[in-house]
Amino acid sequence: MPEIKTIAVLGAGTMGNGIAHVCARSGFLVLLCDVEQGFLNRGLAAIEKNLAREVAKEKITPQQAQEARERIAPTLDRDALAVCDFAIEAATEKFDIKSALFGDLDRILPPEAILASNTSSISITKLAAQISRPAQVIGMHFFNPVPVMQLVEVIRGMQTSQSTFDTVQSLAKQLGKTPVEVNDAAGFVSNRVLMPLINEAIFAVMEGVATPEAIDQVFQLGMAHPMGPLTLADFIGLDVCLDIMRVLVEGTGDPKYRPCPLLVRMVDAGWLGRKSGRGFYSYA
Ligand SMILES: CC(=O)CC(=O)SCCNC(=O)CCNC(=O)[C@H](O)C(C)(C)COP(=O)(O)OP(=O)(O)OC[C@H]1O[C@@H](n2cnc3c(N)ncnc32)[C@H](O)[C@@H]1OP(=O)(O)O
Ligand SMILES: NC(=O)C1=CN([C@@H]2O[C@H](COP(=O)(O)OP(=O)(O)OC[C@H]3O[C@@H](n4cnc5c(N)ncnc54)[C@H](OP(=O)(O)O)[C@@H]3O)[C@@H](O)[C@H]2O)C=CC1
Repeated sequence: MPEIKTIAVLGAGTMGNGIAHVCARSGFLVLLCDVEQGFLNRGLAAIEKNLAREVAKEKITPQQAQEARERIAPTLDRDALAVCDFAIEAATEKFDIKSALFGDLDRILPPEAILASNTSSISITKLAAQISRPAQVIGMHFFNPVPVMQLVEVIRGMQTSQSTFDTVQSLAKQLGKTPVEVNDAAGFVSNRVLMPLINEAIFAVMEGVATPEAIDQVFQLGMAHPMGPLTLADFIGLDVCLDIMRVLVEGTGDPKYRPCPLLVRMVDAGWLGRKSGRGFYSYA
């Protein structure tokens, strides 16, 4: 099993910054790579805020927060990732973006490095088929917010080797997470079940069954969900929810996964939820 010291995290967005935070907090050096300085700055600010939150809650000491902060190096230069032993891709949920990124990572990282994707739904087998090291490609699916949620869905592609799987299981545990093995089907387990729930809640809004607030209250009071489905959709990102529904309907060929037209319209309008300041709710 190759020793992992330095981890490349691709994408400093909602998930990438949380993955970088957890890796650095667990003692790994992290190169956090994005395509725009603005996104890197926003990701670093989120890490700062979340480390401070953990210090305030006495989950970590100020010294540990400082050490974690110092382990994270932001970069726009993908070639700088040549020093990394492992990569976790957390870029936009579009196959073409991920596939191009995996091609770059395959070219740049050392031959023995594992390339993991934090994809919510996209086929690991398809991503792996594009590059020269398919046995070292795997799904390592974290949950939002990454510093808090315990689960990592570990998804084998057809070509993923046992050694790669064992390394990722071990790394997930070193990060303080619980890995659960699921198979490479559209949406895996989590989003195969969760996203249709969120999509149906959006249909209920569109058809006037109830207001977003009422629908969320039903799930919080009736099912003890910490967030109702529409608040959760805003938290995930409506663009991500739509991308996942599209992967489900294309991957399964089953029209039951068609995205709700209201979701499409909101994403077209740029109403992406928390990250854009407006979704089903407004965020100052
Ligand atoms: C789309 C995909 O592919 C996969 C997915 O991620 S699906 C989405 C999965 N995630 C969920 O379902 C989240 C559901 N929501 C929740 O669990 C909770 O609302 C929440 C944890 C986000 C916030 O919890 P809360 O009780 O409302 O707020 P709060 O008490 O302030 O926070 C609880 C804890 O989370 C932390 N927290 C809250 N929001 C956070 C954030 N955005 N980032 C990091 N930490 C956060 C707090 O520090 C606190 O930590 P401790 O438990 O260690 O004290
Ligand atoms: N949001 C969630 O709750 C969860 C999402 N995921 C998955 O994680 C991944 C990221 O999602 P999320 O963090 O929400 O998305 P965000 O849109 O918040 O962040 C994606 C980031 O990746 C950047 N990016 C795009 N292309 C590249 C590239 N080629 N190289 C480096 N960075 C790039 C984006 O920049 P730009 O905007 O300029 O393109 C953006 O900063 C997706 O696969 C998603 O399905 C998994 C679990 C939960």
